[in-house]
Amino acid sequence: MAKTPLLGRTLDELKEIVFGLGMPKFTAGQIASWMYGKKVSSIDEMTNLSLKNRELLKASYEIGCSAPVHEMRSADGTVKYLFSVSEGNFVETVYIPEDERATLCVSSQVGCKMNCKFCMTGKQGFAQDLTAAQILNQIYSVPERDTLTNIVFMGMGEPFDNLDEVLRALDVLTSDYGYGWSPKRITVSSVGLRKGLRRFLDLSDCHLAISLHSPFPAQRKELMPAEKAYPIAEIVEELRRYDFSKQRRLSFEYIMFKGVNDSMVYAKELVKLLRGLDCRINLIRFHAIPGADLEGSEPETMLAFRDYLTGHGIFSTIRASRGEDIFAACGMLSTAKRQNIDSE
Ligand SMILES: C[S@@+](CC[C@H](N)C(=O)[O-])C[C@H]1O[C@@H](n2cnc3c(N)ncnc32)[C@H](O)[C@@H]1O
Ligand code: SF4
Repeated sequence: MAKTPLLGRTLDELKEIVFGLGMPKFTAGQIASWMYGKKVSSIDEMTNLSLKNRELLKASYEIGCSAPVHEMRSADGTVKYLFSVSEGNFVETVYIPEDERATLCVSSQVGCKMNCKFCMTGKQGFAQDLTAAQILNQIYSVPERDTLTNIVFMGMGEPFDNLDEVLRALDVLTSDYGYGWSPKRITVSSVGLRKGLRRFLDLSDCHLAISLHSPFPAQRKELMPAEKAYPIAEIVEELRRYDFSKQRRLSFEYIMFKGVNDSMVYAKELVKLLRGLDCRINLIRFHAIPGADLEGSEPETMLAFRDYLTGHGIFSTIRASRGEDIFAACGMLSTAKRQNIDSE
């Protein structure tokens, strides 16, 4: 019989588990400390639990960690890992070293329902939500886990479409009983889903990145069908209710497509849309994907766009493009793996 993973359980959930097994409640804290602090990979290693309790726990539970099944290293140091989450389903996790930072980009779903025109994960369609255990395993099981400085939920999937599991993973990541990470080192990226946005902002202190890509509703709808359900103007209105001037940072992601959204008309409209909001804009280079009639903007166009935005009060940066030589666009590697399996 398949065992239930302990990874991804909050302290309260661990207390319920040990209580159900007739163990004292403090055992939950010991398990959390072994798992999240010492990062053991088996229940046998939890040596301050009695042998009897370890056996009892092992009968139904396991840590639930599993190593990546594949990895690809870029010449620039970026490493893309592929984790198997169920029969024929894989997710990508990307390690990005950069000066003093070491960022891990994690996935929240296999595939995605949002169907953005420019995204390879969107093209896969939706296969499954990841559990908190599968989200945390991406951190637990990469060789660089102890050197990480930042975590971004910018891999496969829409985090607000799987918010219960994402919030559970964030609780473990940011609590003292868990990994004890500062929420300032974690960013969750979303297209903006109505229910999820407010819930995330109320229940988590982590940074938020909203994928914007066009300030014009008709064009945003064409690029990102999620605009139909929750227009960017309403998202921005909702965001105005929160304070982003202190610990928590709000940023907008803006992929620059040549001749599509990269003229000054767009920069001006962005300034209008975001006026008065404490935020920054990250301009992203488009990673070409097969079958999309879109091209990335020229570097000079991106620089001029950035300078206009920054000059008009919205601090903007151009995100360095990493790992171009290893199927950089998120979803490319897992799609290739799936196609490989299909042709076997
Ligand atoms: C893959 S998504 C995952 C998080 C969330 N679903 C979202 O869209 O914000 C992370 C970021 O990658 C961007 N992205 C998707 N496909 C891309 C591509 N082909 N080139 C560059 N950025 C891309 C998205 O727009 C988003 O800003
Ligand atoms: S960009 Fe984000 S929301 Fe859009 S399809 Fe890709 S993963 Fe989903």
